[in-house]
Amino acid sequence: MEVLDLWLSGLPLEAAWQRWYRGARYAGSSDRAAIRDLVYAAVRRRRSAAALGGGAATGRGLILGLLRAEGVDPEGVFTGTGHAPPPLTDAERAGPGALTRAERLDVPDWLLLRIEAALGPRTEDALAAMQVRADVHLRVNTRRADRAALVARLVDAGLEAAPHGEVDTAITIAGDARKLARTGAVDEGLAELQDAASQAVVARLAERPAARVLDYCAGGGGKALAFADLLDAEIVAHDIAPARMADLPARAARAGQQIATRGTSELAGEAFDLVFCDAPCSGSGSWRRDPEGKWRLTPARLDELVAVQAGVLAQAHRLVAPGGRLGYATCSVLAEENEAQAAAFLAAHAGWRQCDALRLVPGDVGDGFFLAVFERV
Ligand SMILES: C[S@@+](CC[C@H](N)C(=O)[O-])C[C@H]1O[C@@H](n2cnc3c(N)ncnc32)[C@H](O)[C@@H]1O
Repeated sequence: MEVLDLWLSGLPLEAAWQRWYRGARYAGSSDRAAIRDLVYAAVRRRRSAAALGGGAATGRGLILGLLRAEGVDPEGVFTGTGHAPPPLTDAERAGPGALTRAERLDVPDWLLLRIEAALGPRTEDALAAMQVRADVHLRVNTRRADRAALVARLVDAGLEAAPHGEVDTAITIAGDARKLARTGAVDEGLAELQDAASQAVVARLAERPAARVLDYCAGGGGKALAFADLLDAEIVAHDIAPARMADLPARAARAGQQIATRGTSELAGEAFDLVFCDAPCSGSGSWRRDPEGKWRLTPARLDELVAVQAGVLAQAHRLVAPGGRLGYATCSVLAEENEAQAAAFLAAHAGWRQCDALRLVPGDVGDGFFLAVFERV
């Protein structure tokens, strides 16, 4: 409740967590882990929890609402004894009225309209998927490890690991994944943490061979590494903020790969068979992992992101070799950032056609993702 109060007062969630954490020497590591899970659960369900908790935007209200949402009798928790919070007031005891659809689905009103416009009948399932914690996914580095053998090693280490049902390179870890660090799987370069939807997008593009690939918005380089694993190609990573790629050479070395990094000016005159833009976006397909984002996004910020994405495509398409492809991806579910952005690119750039598209809804294989692929005609 204290962490949530700090967050509700305007601190970013991670800062709120750190501030509480530093003062909470009495809490052991497993208590802290449990509290963190509870905080994230309340942030994911902020709207329904507030409504079920009496409508108050307070940590106490959110936890009361969360208990009710999970069918736990709050009287047994709000006892006022020991470290327990004070007993329920009469107003809190009276319980909630009927929830609106947007409250029930834990989404701001304006976003429900936009998401519904994009997902239609899949809206409720997608939003329900975003009310709960996501499984952890690993991408097996197939040049170093065999998926079945790695699953067996993780299971031996006490993890609930299983091959992902839809994505060939992915392992799903259900439940608590904290023991993963101790297995050494990532440190030894056998696997990387990566959502299965990200893996599916890279796999889709890698179905067609390419000799030179540019990951234009590489960030930490997770997708560049995935391309390196699937394609026998020269992989080049670029990001407008080169510092984001700082760990990429070490990660590539750990995976037994080579990935060159380039600054923007170094790309002048270059041509690639595949230019991939994993564009900055609302992140609305990955709000299970970043639940704060759902409450932070505004229509104005969305407009800004759409403009940035159009700029990325306008820059990146120039780097595609004749006969090559341009891949555009977001981890968003919103049509403005996806289908409408793809249509705007085609309208503004003669000589291109769309040759592929993929839309993954949150919960399909992992996060929500969108991919449009263009080629020169
Ligand atoms: C969604 S993130 C990329 C995540 C990354 N591909 C991964 O798999 O971890 C978007 C990235 O685009 C970068 N970016 C933003 N504007 C850009 C631009 N105009 N040109 C290139 N990169 C840009 C950001 O710095 C950010 O790292």
